[in-house]
Amino acid sequence: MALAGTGVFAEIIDGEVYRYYADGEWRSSASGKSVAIVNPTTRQTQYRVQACTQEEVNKVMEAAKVAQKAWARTPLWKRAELLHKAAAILKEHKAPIAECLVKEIAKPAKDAVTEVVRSGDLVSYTAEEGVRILGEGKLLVSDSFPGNERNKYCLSSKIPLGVVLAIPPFNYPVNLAVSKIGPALIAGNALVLKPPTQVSLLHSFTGGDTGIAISKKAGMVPLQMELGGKDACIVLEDADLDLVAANIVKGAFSYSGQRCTAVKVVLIMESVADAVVQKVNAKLAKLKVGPPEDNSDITPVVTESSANFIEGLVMDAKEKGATFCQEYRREGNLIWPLLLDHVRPDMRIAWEEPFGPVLPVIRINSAEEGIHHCNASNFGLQGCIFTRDINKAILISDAMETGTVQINSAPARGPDHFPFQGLKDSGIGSQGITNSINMMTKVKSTVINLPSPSYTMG
Ligand SMILES: NC(=O)C1=CN([C@@H]2O[C@H](COP(=O)(O)OP(=O)(O)OC[C@H]3O[C@@H](n4cnc5c(N)ncnc54)[C@H](OP(=O)(O)O)[C@@H]3O)[C@@H](O)[C@H]2O)C=CC1
Ligand SMILES: O=C(O)[C@H](O)COP(=O)(O)O
Repeated sequence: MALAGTGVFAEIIDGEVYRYYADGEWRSSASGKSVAIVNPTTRQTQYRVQACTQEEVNKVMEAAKVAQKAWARTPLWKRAELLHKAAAILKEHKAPIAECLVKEIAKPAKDAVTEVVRSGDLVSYTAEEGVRILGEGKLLVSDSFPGNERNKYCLSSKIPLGVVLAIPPFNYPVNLAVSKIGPALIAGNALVLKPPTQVSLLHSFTGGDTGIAISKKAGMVPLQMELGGKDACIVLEDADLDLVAANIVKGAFSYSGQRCTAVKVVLIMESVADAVVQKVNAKLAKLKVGPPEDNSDITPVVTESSANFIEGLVMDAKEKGATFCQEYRREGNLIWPLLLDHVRPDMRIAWEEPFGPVLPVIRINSAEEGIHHCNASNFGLQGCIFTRDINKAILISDAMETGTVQINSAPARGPDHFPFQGLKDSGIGSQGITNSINMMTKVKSTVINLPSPSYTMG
């Protein structure tokens, strides 16, 4: 409860329970119930948030519909100005907000501050990009189509969808909230945010299998989804092995592997596998394991159930004969980094997403074997290739059925203006600031019909 009732949060706490914000006010729910936000490190309740009633949720949606009409009539420059102000406030309060990430999701303190600053930059870029792309439309003339004279002008522009429901995941709760809030608002939408339960924030959704379940209920509602991943790292014989080892450790173990874009399976040519495994193990041995407050590299995973799931994958691999490069070690939600070598396709961890500091290595004898394993996954978020041969890299990149392929670097969503999308079960549509703005608009055409054809200078 360190931050409860202090500084910036003082006005929004009611006793020990944080209020919810709706229709211009911080409110307490009539349910009288609250949801505990459990600190992954202490496994004690850190904060409590309102458990709203269905009636209150319905009222929030109604209020958003009403507010959206006025917001859509707010000039674009004004919408952008307000987003810039919001970005400044985010950055001004980066310390207390980052502290929440440390306590709520055990994000290492340095990474937590980085996320908040990155989020402020995302909001500002969104404001600028929104002015650029929403500030212009398209004029089409009829005589460009066979059989027509120039007697019709079509003005097309981008208009807001209405109310966007944003459902972000726990692991980047600020960044993956504003990556929906910013584009929605600059486009003239209203937005309702349902924060993940682990943290105290239209169907812009980020998450895992849940997304598939939600998409089946969405009917005609347009969806933008970024979902789970099993990002494959393909290592060829000519790769820079030091670069490979550094990127495997950063890519697979940052934030304890709790990143959608984490490296989640290494597919490495047999001839260089021993050397890379040795380099990675040496680096893993130097990682600091402990509480997020100490800027540890490996911190507790977000919930006990997550830790139990990860443990299940590890035990399955053990039963089926994987080589453990380290002893499996767990204390509460804290799991020590673990590299599993000689993993085979019959092991669950070859396919499932641990979302934790455990990495399987599968040895291959050809690039085609690596591509096959990557494409046999239900996921298709990102992947990466390490080779010095750019021609091979491009050919393999084209063959990998993933939304993004990184050449000679670990997978990453950032920088946030890059298009970011998942194929197959990894998502619907494309994020990245510009694509998100466009996905949160529709096109409107206005056609001017002239009494007779008119040709300029004719
Ligand atoms: N592609 C991407 O950019 C990213 C993908 N992810 C993926 O998300 C997963 C981890 O995040 P995590 O939060 O655990 O994912 P979840 O899918 O468990 O939850 C994501 C969000 O969905 C909400 N949710 C869960 N069930 C429902 C439902 N029935 N109706 C409406 N909302 C629901 C959750 O709320 P609640 O917390 O209350 O359950 C949470 O806010 C991983 O698979 C990871 O790969 C994560 C980050 C980015
Ligand atoms: O939620 C996630 O995992 C983020 O999309 C990862 O972002 P990053 O790859 O830029 O860290």
